[in-house]
Amino acid sequence: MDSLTFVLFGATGDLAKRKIFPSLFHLFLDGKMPKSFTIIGLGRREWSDQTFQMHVEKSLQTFSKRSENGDASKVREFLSAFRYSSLDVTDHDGYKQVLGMVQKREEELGIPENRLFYLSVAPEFFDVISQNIKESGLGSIKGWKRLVIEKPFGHDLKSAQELIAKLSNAFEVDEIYLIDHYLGKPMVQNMESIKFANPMFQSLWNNKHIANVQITASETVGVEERAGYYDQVGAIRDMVQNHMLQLVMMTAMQQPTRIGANEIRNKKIKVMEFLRPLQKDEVVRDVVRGQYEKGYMNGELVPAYTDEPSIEGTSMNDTFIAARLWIDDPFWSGVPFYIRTGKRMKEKSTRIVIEFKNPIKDLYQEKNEETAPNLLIIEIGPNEGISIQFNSKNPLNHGKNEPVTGRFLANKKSMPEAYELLLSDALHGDSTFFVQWKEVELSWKWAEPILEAFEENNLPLHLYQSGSMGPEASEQLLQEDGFKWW
Ligand SMILES: NC(=O)C1=CN([C@@H]2O[C@H](COP(=O)(O)OP(=O)(O)OC[C@H]3O[C@@H](n4cnc5c(N)ncnc54)[C@H](OP(=O)(O)O)[C@@H]3O)[C@@H](O)[C@H]2O)C=CC1
Ligand SMILES: O=C1O[C@H](COP(=O)(O)O)[C@@H](O)[C@H](O)[C@H]1O
Repeated sequence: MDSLTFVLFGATGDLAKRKIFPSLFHLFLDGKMPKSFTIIGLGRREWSDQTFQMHVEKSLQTFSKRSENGDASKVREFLSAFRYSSLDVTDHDGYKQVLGMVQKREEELGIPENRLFYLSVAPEFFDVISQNIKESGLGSIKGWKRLVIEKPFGHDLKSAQELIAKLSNAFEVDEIYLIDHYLGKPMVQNMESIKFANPMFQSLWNNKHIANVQITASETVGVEERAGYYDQVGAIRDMVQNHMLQLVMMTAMQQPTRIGANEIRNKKIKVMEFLRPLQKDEVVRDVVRGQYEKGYMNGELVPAYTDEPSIEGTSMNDTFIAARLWIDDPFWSGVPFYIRTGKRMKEKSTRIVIEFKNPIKDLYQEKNEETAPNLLIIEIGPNEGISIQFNSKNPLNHGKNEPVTGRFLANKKSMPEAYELLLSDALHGDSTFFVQWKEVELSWKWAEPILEAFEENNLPLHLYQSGSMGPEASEQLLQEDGFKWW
């Protein structure tokens, strides 16, 4: 792998300490970092290199699963690659100092000008930082440069288009790596293999055999300390427009002619192109919006969304969304895709359930027996695994058919974190599991009528009890089609 300088904007922030430092450390322990590298942290705080290194060390102790087994000399070696410079990202002149620091390290290590800029800062800074990278000369290099940014990528179609236009003043589109951490989850990355490396599933992955697809991302947490952000975005912008649609794309994409970044990315785009657009007046039919009421979570009473600190009592924000989607291509036409996500739900679970058609139902009805549908359940988190539900005779119950489940569970301890996989890909320049701008645009385009309908209050806001699986209307959405949530 190429030696490089990793320039981290927002190095004093939450994401850096929780995810970025521990992930880089794990890559380092596994020999997946380049031989020579520097990590330059930037923030407004007036820190020395030493203070920064101590901060990184603390982050490893607190957030790394592997720090307790770490060899102290390995930790020291890792920390020695960290440098810090104080910078207000809006201060144009300050970037010269950063450039000097980067060049000095490149010379010291004798490494080429390969620079990865990671923007772990609020999105309003993306534009000014990329422009300053360009104007300061930080981006004028003989090696390669990459820009990594975190969602949100705009707050609607127009702002997303403006963002890409601005970033492309300083970076080529293929130098920009858009992180959706769901694409870094090992089981999401594994979808490709489950579908395409198993003829058994590959041959069934279409509307001839699949009755419906159900994608759930339920959370037990409430709004927490993010009231200011969350009350502006709701579940639709926070989860649906990005993570949930990415899961739809990963589930529905057709087999490419070869397994390569471009081929997979093209197939994902195809899904979005065939996703049936919603009209504003149809939103009420296909989308359920909800907001959590007070309720019991693990025996403890938790407040309603509108009683959370810093949330207005009149807030109509959506903390839950369920929706029915259709992909009008020859492979999926007639198969509903249901998605649901919400805060303060009964359990933390992200999973995809494929429900297969059940044409042999009648065969057993004569014997007064039912056969349950076959299910393939892809568990994405917090457990990672695959289950299959199938029917089997129970000799202890008069030999009647009963559904049983076979389950493969991955070893949690050895599973890499999403950020580990994505950072490793970004270091290698592999963009397979990064979001493409076209996907961002098409996702916002699909979400726009929903955003408008919410704004105009064209559909009910269903209250649901904290600790439940969402409002009753979400159950009805599937019942209308003769299905139920699994
Ligand atoms: N935290 C998380 O788990 C997740 C975060 N994200 C995204 O990651 C990004 C960062 O989030 P997070 O770490 O939580 O945010 P924090 O508020 O914890 O950190 C913000 C960082 O930005 C720096 N900063 C703010 N203003 C300036 C400025 N004018 N000049 C220079 N640096 C500045 C702060 O440094 P200082 O105070 O020293 O100036 C700090 O390092 C956001 O886009 C967020 O949406 C995405 C997914 C999860
Ligand atoms: O991006 C986000 O994701 C988290 C859920 O992520 P997960 O990996 O725990 O499933 C969500 O809580 C947060 O609101 C959202 O911004």
